[in-house]
Amino acid sequence: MRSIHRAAWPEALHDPSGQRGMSDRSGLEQSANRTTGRGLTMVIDKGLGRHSFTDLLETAGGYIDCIKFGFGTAPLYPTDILLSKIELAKRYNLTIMPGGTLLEAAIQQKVVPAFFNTVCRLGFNGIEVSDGTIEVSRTQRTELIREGVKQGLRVVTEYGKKLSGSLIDANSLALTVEEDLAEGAELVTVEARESGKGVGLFDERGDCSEDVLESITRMLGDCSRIMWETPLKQQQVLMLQTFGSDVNLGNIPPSDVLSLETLRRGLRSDTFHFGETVVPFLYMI
Ligand SMILES: C=C(OP(=O)(O)O)C(=O)O
Ligand SMILES: O=S([O-])[O-]
Repeated sequence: MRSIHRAAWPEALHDPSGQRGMSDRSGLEQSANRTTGRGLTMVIDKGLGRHSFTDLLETAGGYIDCIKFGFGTAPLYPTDILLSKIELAKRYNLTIMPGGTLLEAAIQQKVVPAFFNTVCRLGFNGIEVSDGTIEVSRTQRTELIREGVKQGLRVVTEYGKKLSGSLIDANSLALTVEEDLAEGAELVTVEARESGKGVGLFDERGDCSEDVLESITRMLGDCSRIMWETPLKQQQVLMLQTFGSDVNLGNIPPSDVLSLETLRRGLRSDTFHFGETVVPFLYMI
């Protein structure tokens, strides 16, 4: 799985410190961090202020690959704050993108060219192409992916509807993944919304339909360019148990980045058997 992650987002994962973002840590501290790429972590930011965002990146930026300004939150910020958040994320070598719903609103309102223009002018380096709320034809989806690539943006697509109770069809997911990646998308996200409940793979309690997951993995074979939206801990644990520590996980709440990282490393009871060494900790100071 790993090599494809590197191919997908090289700068993020080629940092020899093993951390994914900018780091001002000392060499010793850096050695506490990974030396090889792991699964990507995408955070959903629903409106953090400048200070909280700075705090997040200072504290956990090394364990984040991508931040999505969820849904249509991006236009609601004072412009200077939006610009400074985007800029800061890029200083940490992260992918920073508006929510897919914002692009869906632009499609609905027939302002897609202006949307791309603004995304680029604001300095975003990624977009999410989704059809969670509206219908988007295959032709239009392809055009949006191609336009994003043409504009130099990283394109993440999303599969799945936001409607409560909507299920994932393994066949159509596999087909969508194949086509999206062929058109230039770097990853395909599997919808679970911000709640992780009653949508896609997950029931009203956030539990996963393991039959559906199994049929998806059988159908897809290689899941290395899938990003599973897993806002809840039980979902993160399941995906880590199923695919290993290098699984790509998205819609992670900002407050959970470090705790997810402990799961990836086997430094929490649920995945203790992953068994990463604690030795670096012994040399922190
Ligand atoms: C939070 C989500 O919505 P959006 O992409 O619109 O941010 C999502 O689709 O997971
Ligand atoms: O609107 S959401 O929660 O994807």
